[in-house]
Amino acid sequence: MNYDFDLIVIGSGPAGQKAAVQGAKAGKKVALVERDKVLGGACVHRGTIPSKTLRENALRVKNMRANAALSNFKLAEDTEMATLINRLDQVLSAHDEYMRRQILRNNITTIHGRAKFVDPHQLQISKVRGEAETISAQNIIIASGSYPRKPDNIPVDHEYIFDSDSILSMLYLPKSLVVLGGGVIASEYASIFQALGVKVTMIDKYPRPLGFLDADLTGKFVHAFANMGGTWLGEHNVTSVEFDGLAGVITKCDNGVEVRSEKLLCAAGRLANVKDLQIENAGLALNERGLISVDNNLRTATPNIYAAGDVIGPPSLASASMEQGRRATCNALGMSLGRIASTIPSGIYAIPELSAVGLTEQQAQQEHGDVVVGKANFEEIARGQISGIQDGLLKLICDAKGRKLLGVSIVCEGATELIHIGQMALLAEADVDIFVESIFNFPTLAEAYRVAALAVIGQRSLREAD
Ligand SMILES: Cc1cc2nc3c(=O)[nH]c(=O)nc-3n(C[C@H](O)[C@H](O)[C@H](O)COP(=O)(O)OP(=O)(O)OC[C@H]3O[C@@H](n4cnc5c(N)ncnc54)[C@H](O)[C@@H]3O)c2cc1C
Ligand SMILES: NC(=O)c1ccc[n+]([C@@H]2O[C@H](COP(=O)([O-])OP(=O)(O)OC[C@H]3O[C@@H](n4cnc5c(N)ncnc54)[C@H](O)[C@@H]3O)[C@@H](O)[C@H]2O)c1
Repeated sequence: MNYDFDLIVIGSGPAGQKAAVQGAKAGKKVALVERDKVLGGACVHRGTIPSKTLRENALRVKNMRANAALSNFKLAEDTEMATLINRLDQVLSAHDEYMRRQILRNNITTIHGRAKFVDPHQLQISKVRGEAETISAQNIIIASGSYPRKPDNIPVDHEYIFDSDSILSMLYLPKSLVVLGGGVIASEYASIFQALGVKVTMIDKYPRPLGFLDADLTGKFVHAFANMGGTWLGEHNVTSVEFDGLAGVITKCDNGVEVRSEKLLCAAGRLANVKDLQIENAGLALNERGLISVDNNLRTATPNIYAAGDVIGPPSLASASMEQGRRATCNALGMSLGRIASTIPSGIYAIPELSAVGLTEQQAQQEHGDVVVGKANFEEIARGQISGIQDGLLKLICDAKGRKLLGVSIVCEGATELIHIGQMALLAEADVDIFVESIFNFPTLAEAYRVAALAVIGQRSLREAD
């Protein structure tokens, strides 16, 4: 068969972009199809980059308040959101420029239009003006991402009731905000808006936010959130949300609790972007979670079609999506790279940041029974004191002998960077002693690794003496 392309990639988010570049680097003829007029996907335009740009200013405001003379500092009542994401245009155009140059340099054909399957090798692309084009390829990678779930009882109107796609289009910083959800998006935005001085109430049906992380970490996060003035309502199931017809939103929970706020952010999960694709024409069906199923090689049930990124489900991270995209292409082209590394770190850019790699204490107990845990509070470390860090904790989780490192969990500003020290130790299968035998710069937050490792070794000596 003669195909138009060796590889077609659907979607230009982190997964699609890396998949296309990998194909081109292998000398293949590649097309990248994107329905938006800009490249980059949710990550660049509605997710990672915009939220982190707002976070940067929220952190500045919070740090200013750490100075006693400025502790009552408040942003003006009519602060425009645009001023709080003032650098976003610059960040986005720098990113866009970088992506376009990369795609041009690699001779990737970019087609702007909505893709749908005609059969396993052919896609029909509907373009902005309604014209359609059919293109074919030996292999196709679905990297169509995800979009915010809108529960039936939450009337998202993008004026009072927002989702993560629209929250940054609010014109002014509100006085109060309810954040529905206790997942990653909710925790990040709730703490960012609270740091900006908005009165935030975070509501989730689960007892604690970010339930996949170590309970000590989320405990510190909730404490820090409350210290900034935020309210966490765990074990509250939201039954209805409505605009009161004047200027606010009423959120009702099944236990009778009612919260009034100026605006609401619904962060109740994300769904795979598949409805336009007509995957049934390619012999595919969605699994019970509404996702596209893949095997360890990221191959779908149709042998020439692969999928990567949010469309295949957890971990639903930009970081993991990029690697999946690259691997999907390598596998499609017979350049097998083996299984994806199991040590995928998670980085939550809340205020403070939370990050983890390997097993949490609870998971390690389930898998290994007995474990040894070493902790370091950043408040007790010179750099932590200098930086005025509160609610900072690093945990090393080791096997019952107090030797083999099983996981690292950190809550602290900079946790998403610090975690990579632990990740490298895990990948190298190093003993916890590596943190004691190494000299760390002083004063640094990284020194917490040494303090926590000493705590592990202390317990090991006691166990050995028994
Ligand atoms: C608020 C928020 C903050 C986040 N922060 C982080 C973070 O800090 N770190 C992190 O690692 N992850 C973060 N994420 C998650 C991250 O954004 C996603 O995991 C990542 O974008 C997934 O990449 P993807 O390539 O699978 O899909 P996407 O980025 O969603 O891209 C998919 C692309 O496919 C296109 N597409 C869909 N259907 C079609 C079609 N039929 N035809 C043509 N094109 C189509 C879409 O237009 C889109 O451009 C965040 C997400 C959100 C919402
Ligand atoms: N830093 C990062 O890596 C980052 C940042 C943002 C998003 N993401 C990704 O985006 C994805 C989606 O995040 P999310 O936070 O929207 O989803 P989520 O599924 O993690 O959390 C949704 C939460 O909403 C709660 N909820 C839903 N309906 C409710 C109701 N009626 N009442 C009370 N609680 C209710 C659920 O209990 C759940 O805890 C995640 O998988 C994450 O990996 C990653």
